Amino acid sequence: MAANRASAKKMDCRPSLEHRYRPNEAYGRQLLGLTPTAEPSTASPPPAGLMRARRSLEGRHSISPPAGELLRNAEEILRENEQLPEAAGAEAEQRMSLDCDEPGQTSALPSNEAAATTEPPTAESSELSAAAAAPTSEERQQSAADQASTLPKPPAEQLDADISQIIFPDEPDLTDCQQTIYASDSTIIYAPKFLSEVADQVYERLITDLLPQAFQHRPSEQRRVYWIGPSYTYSGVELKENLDWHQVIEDIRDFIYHDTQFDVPKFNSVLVNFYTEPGDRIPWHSDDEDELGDRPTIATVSFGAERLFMLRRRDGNVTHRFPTLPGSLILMAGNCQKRLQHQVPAAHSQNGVRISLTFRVTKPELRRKRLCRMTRPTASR
Ligand SMILES: O=C(O)CCC(=O)C(=O)O
Ligand SMILES: [Fe+2]
Repeated sequence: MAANRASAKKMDCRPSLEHRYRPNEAYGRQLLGLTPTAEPSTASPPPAGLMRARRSLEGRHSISPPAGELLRNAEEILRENEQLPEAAGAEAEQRMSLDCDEPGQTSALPSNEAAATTEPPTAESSELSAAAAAPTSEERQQSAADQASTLPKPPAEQLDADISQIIFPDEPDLTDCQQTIYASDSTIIYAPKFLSEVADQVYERLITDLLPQAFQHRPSEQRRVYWIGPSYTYSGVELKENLDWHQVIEDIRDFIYHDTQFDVPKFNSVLVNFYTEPGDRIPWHSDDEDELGDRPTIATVSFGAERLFMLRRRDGNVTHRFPTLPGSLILMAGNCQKRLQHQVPAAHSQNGVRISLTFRVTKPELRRKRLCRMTRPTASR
């Protein structure tokens, strides 16, 4: 709803419909009409509490008055709870459901409660269990290709329309959206239904277009990845520059930037992860590569099979388990990467492939010389 858009600048920058809905030329399909068929949005206005989320993200850049206000609010709440954090950020966490007025409310986990309540594997145990079941690279490539070709497809008449155009909603679905402020300077936003409306279509497109081009870069990397952005290095894996944005991924990037109230940067990179087997996973780590800068904002949008995204403090205590529902968004901002680690553990089973789009801003000029990096401990992932 335009009236609720906080930033006039963002409104001006909204891309035209022609840009947002243009078809993927790779398919060589002609789109005859570019008029979106969706009715004007009847969604309820974004909850008032959402502005808190926006302010908190503004705090990344400078202590602007709204950000300062948010930080003060957080500190007041914490003081009330007699839990003002130590510098290391001990018990300093406050969670707010954005469409629920009760601060500190913990949301019920939507569906894979059983998985969520079982004891998470430790980094070591998940390494071990995954290593035991780990297929070879070739087996994985073959099995992923098999899987891609056997995925259920929508009926033929739907396929044409679905593949050539994905009509994004005017606004994200912020039902059950939660904001967590951790240690007064770190923000996590979880929007379980963020892009659920188009999740199935996006899934089909990414499986068809990108899964065959995604690679497992080394045996210990228990997932396949596809990179878009300037050249990037993580845990010794070097990803070559690829500035050829996939249309749908670019549209999602722009949707997050233009059509949400979250004050995120315009991401220039995305690491696309494909979890094709239940044993696929990413172990505990922080996204703290030099190229990401000091306080990176990372936005993860998930599609396909549901998994668990977990966050823990560096002392090992798990603080969150977010089910990665199709179309859900997890935003980490502020000092999250300094204070917390995250992982997606192996699962017992999964239905289809899980895809995560992890948007970031990368600046290759920030990469330090390899010699220096050797002295820094990094989690293997
Ligand atoms: O797949 C996910 O949700 C997490 C991926 C991740 O942490 C990463 O790519 O750094
Ligand atoms: Fe990560």
